[in-house]
This record gives sequence, structure tokens and C-alpha cells, in this order.
Amino acid sequence: MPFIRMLRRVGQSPACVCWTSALPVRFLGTSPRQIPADANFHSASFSDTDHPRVLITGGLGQLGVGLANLLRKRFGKDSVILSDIKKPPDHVFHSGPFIYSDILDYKNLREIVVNNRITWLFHYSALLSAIGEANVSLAKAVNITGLHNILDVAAEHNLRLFVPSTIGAFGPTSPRNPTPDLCIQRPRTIYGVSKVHAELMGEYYHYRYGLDFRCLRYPGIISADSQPGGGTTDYAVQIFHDATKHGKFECNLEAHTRLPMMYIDDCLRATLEVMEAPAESLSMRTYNVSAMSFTPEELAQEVLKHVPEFQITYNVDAIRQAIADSWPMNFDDSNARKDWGWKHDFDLPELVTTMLNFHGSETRVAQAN
Ligand SMILES: NC(=O)C1=CN([C@@H]2O[C@H](COP(=O)(O)OP(=O)(O)OC[C@H]3O[C@@H](n4cnc5c(N)ncnc54)[C@H](O)[C@@H]3O)[C@@H](O)[C@H]2O)C=CC1
Ligand SMILES: CC(=O)[C@H](N)C(=O)O
Repeated sequence: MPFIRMLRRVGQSPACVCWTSALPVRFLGTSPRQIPADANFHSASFSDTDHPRVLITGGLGQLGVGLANLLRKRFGKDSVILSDIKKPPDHVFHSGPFIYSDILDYKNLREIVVNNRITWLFHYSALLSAIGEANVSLAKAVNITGLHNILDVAAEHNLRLFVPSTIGAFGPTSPRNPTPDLCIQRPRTIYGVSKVHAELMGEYYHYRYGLDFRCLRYPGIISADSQPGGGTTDYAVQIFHDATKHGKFECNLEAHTRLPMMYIDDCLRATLEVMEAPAESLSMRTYNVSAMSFTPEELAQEVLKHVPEFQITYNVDAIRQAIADSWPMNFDDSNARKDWGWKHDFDLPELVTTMLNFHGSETRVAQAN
């Protein structure tokens, strides 16, 4: 009986049992795209947690390749498929399975999930804050329509779904110092609006269809070997390239703009940890995660300790500055720490040492060749 299975799945988490089991049965007989719940046979007999088969969308951006590397170490190279609409560089193509996937093409998504018996989906495709403001209609398509496709395919095939949200899901009327998990969210970018939508839709699908939706609100993520994709926090990545190559950096945010930030290793570990957390430990489905918080001036001071000739100048981008001024200054992630044991490893000094070591050794290699 399809709806009996649906009720059982819906009952996975204590938080959603009461609400959904009170629904009339006719609401529970079909999944979001009118596929009978029996269609979930693709993944029903496999152990999702012990040995997931993973798909990462938007995997060629700043974060996806690092996530694939981490997950491949844990679950095996062939268990993790990276996908994007861009052509992968050689080293990525040869490091494990890669597939073309446009999240706006629902049939293509479904085919990939079915043919590869995917059980976990990490949905990284998005247009970030600054680039989203420059192209609102594409941001609406990718971040909102694309998300709808992802939610439907995940619900139909009983996937565990991770969707990242962001500090950008808050706005000028949110408390900014600190910003708790639950507070006013009225962002003023299409990026932020689409991420609040993703949080709410994911939680709705969790309560309505039993979707195992998990979401972290990331701070600005800082990585050494991948480029940021057009965000407001990009300066905190670029500064390390410029400090090691040129000894100077022109910053597009004001000196005193404080934003929450995180080193990529912490971000990816948090992502894996929340995906592996037992469902009963999750009192919420969307968590803030945090590590450090700094201003461009404070970051420059830390860089100066290692690169004594380093100089920072400011040429403020009005759009990015307005966005940054509406975002959290400090993120309260106490619920993540309490519920599933989140703990960051990198504070500002470790971040700066790690980034400069990486770029310094790259520059030395380039000079030697
Ligand atoms: N990097 C950061 O500081 C933060 C990132 N996040 C979130 O993490 C996720 C990953 O972020 P990044 O890797 O930095 O993003 P990114 O902008 O570097 O990469 C996004 C990827 O999505 C792909 N994409 C665009 N349209 C697509 C489509 N139609 N179908 C499939 N793929 C498509 C792009 O080709 C690109 O490779 C995003 O959802 C982002 O919102 C959240 C907070 C901070
Ligand atoms: C914090 C983010 O979501 C991203 N890095 C951006 O600046 O848009």
C-alpha cells in the first residue's frame, strides 16, 4: 500500500510524525510530481547512511571539487558523481566520475538519479549574491526553479538531500550581532530571497513528504585551490592571491565591514557531519554554522604578520557594500554545536597561515619553472 510506506517514511523524524500522520490519506498517496510512492523502489532497499551513492550538482564551483574529494575518501571514488554544466578541467575529470547535469532539465536529473541509484544529493548549483544581482532572471531560474526540480527528484526517489543556505539569507532587519537560527529573514538580494525559499521549501517537503532535507547556512567560505563564484565575501579569498603575488590588495568592501567566514575544510566537514548525524539528533533542519568573524582591516593585519611589505587599499563596490551591510556580523551557531556536535578547527590565525603557505608555495613553484 503506497500510503502506508509513505507514512512510515514520514515518521522517520519525531519532529514530523504528528503533523503528517494527521493528514488525510489522499494527501499522502502521491509524491510532488504525481509519481506513485511505489516508484521509490530505486533506493528503498539500500543502506543510505553506510554506503551512500552521491550526486553533487554545481560541482565545478568553489566548493564542489573539495566536497567530492572528501566524500570519495570516505565512501570510495566511484560512489561520488560530480556534475555541472561546465567542462571539467583535466585533473577533475580524471579524479573520479563526472557527468553533465543541468538542474533546469528535470528528466536529465531523474535519469542520472535512477541510472546511478543515487541515495544522497548535495545541491551546490547556484548564482551567488553579487552575480545574482547582475542577472536576476538567471538567478531566479537556477536558484528557484532549479531547486524545485531538485526537491521533486529527491522526494520521488527518497534521497537524503543537502542544500546549502548562507548568511545572505538574512537582511537588514535581522539581528546582526549575533544572528540566531530563528529570527526575521527579509534579505534584499535575489540570492538571499532564493535561499530563504530553499530553506522553507526543504522544510515543507520534510514535513509534507518525509524528505530527509538537511541545510546549513554557510558563512563566506575561504579556499586556497578554487576560485569564488561571484559573491560579496570573495575579497577574503582574493586577498591571499594578491598578497603572495603582488604584496598588495585592493579591497572592494570598506575596512570595517565585519562578516562571518569559514575555512573550506571546516565547511566541508560540517556538511558531511550534518549529513551523517542521526535524524533524531536534529532538532531543526536548517542550522547556522560559524567559525570566525573579521573585517578586511583585521584580515590585512593578520596577513601583515607574514608579509611585512603587504599593503591594502580600498576601492569600494557600492552593490557589494550594501549587501554586506545587510548581512550578519556574527553568526550564532549554538544549536549546531549542541545538536550534532559542530566544532570548527580554523580561527583567523590558522586560516591566514594555511592560505599563505598554499599560495606562497605555489608562487615559489611558478618562479622556479
Ligand atoms: N562559496 C561561499 O562562500 C558560499 C557558498 N554557499 C552555497 O554553496 C553552494 C556552492 O557554492 P560555490 O561552489 O561557492 O558556488 P559557485 O558559484 O562557485 O558554483 C556554482 C556552480 O553552479 C553551476 N551551475 C550554474 N547553473 C547551473 C545549472 N543550470 N545546472 C547545474 N549547475 C549549474 C555553475 O556552473 C557553478 O559551477 C551554493 O549553493 C552557494 O549558495 C553558501 C554560502 C557561502
Ligand atoms: C556568503 C555567500 O553566500 C557567498 N560567498 C556570497 O558572498 O554571495
